[in-house]
Amino acid sequence: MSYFVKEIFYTLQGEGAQAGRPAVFCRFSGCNLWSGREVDRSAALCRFCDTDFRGTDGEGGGRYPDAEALADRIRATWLQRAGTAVAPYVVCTGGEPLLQLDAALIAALLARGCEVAVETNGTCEVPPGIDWVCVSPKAGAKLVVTSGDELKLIYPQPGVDPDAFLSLDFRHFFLQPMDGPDLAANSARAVDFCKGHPQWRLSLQFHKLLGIP
Ligand SMILES: C[S@@+](CC[C@H](N)C(=O)[O-])C[C@H]1O[C@@H](n2cnc3c(N)ncnc32)[C@H](O)[C@@H]1O
Ligand SMILES: Nc1nc2[nH]cc(C(=O)O)c2c(=O)[nH]1
Ligand code: SF4
Ligand SMILES: [Mg+2]
Repeated sequence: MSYFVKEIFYTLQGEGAQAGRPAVFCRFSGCNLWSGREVDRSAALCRFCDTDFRGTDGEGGGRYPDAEALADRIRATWLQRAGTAVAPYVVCTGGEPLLQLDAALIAALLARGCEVAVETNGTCEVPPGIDWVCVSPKAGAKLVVTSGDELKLIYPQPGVDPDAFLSLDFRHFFLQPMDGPDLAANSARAVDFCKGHPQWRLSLQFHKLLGIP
């Protein structure tokens, strides 16, 4: 199977429990909750997306003919800057990565010594073998992934009570303020919610604060 990738880049994980960790991000093209076109945003299931995941025109983007080719490029991106001191940490994101991330690609990454993480909206089954699963539920989209390493809820979302997720099987529960015109107010509300519901921790998108990818 071939893979459509928007971009591959090396940066620090900016969010959640792994924030600060050097990582290669593989951003897959396409999502099941929004076309990625601005004209479709107001009618989409997910309307607050901060990401351009359309097409394959980013750095390292393209159509990769098979898992070996994509895993080679990801590993090379790591080696170029990180060297061999630490195993490559690979964050698969998108768009929705679980529309494309399959057993063949996971196996190819693991065979190259990579640790594999995924950022998913939780609407697609997670294939076995992934080392770190971050689920970010979206209001109005059926959640099928009910276990994982971290649940990172974008806050606030109309009609969503964070505490309804606390019975699910995750190690960490994060509230991440919704970026956009109301970021300041959303951040204040997220702080306030965590203070009153201490099962939750705040996740800031610190790559945005730093101006890095
Ligand atoms: C662009 S998404 C790609 C992965 C997957 N489709 C998902 O939604 O989890 C990566 C992360 O950014 C978060 N995110 C997207 N738009 C955001 C926004 N406006 N403010 C804060 N976080 C946002 C998502 O919830 C997700 O945790
Ligand atoms: N630095 C950085 N950290 C991130 N964590 C999740 C991201 C994503 O878009 O999935 C992201 C991203 O785009 N950049
Ligand atoms: S599910 Fe993820 S990639 Fe898709 S539109 Fe929402 S935030 Fe963006
Ligand atoms: Mg992002």
